[in-house]
Amino acid sequence: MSGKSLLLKVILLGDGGVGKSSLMNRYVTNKFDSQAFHTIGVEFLNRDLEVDGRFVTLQIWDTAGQERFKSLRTPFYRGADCCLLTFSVDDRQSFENLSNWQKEFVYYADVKDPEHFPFVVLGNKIDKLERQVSTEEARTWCMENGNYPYLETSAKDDTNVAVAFEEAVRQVLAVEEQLEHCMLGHTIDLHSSSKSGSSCC
Ligand SMILES: Nc1nc2c(ncn2[C@@H]2O[C@H](COP(=O)(O)OP(=O)(O)OP(=O)(O)O)[C@@H](O)[C@H]2O)c(=O)[nH]1
Ligand SMILES: [Mg+2]
Repeated sequence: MSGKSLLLKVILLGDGGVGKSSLMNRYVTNKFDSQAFHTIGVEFLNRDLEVDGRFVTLQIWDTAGQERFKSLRTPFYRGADCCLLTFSVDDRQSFENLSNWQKEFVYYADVKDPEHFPFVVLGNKIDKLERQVSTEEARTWCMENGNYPYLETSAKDDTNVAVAFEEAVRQVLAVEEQLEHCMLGHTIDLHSSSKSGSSCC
């Protein structure tokens, strides 16, 4: 199993203009466009990587954050393995909208167990000097809303961009390993005369 490449779908959500497309393009093509156009609907790009000895093909889905494109993006949420909730540290409203993005994702992706779904929160544009959201405040939100990992990024300066996508992979692998562990517990249970040793799921 560990030798096989795994295809993982991660989806970038967040308000229009926070830098979702810029993060994806920086990570996959190592380019940054200071005059990027708003996304209409969705786009995706793949990148292969290795995380902790696992070979992964990351399929990154970049969505349109503007409200008027809602009906174009939501059909693509299903099947996502991880959701990157993105805001811009110089835009308070984009931070305050994180809960709405989380709810929209859970609803349209039809997530059965939201408490255990791997979300990662990204505070982008940390190269900007005028911040409207502090690191502490963002960390607190993450802790109180599901204990999500929080990373501060700059697509412009290429700060933490690869780290952010690698963290997404780690979160998915951690959930997957937990599931495998649970299934193993059940398998043992079926063939054993004694009661199951696992009670994790
Ligand atoms: N200074 C700075 N500007 C950034 C950064 N990331 C993106 N931008 C700029 O912010 C603007 C919006 O970036 P996009 O990547 O298009 O934002 P988006 O989230 O994809 O927006 P939608 O497609 O409308 O949802 C562009 O002008 C980018 O050049 C960053 O890390 N730092
Ligand atoms: Mg975009």
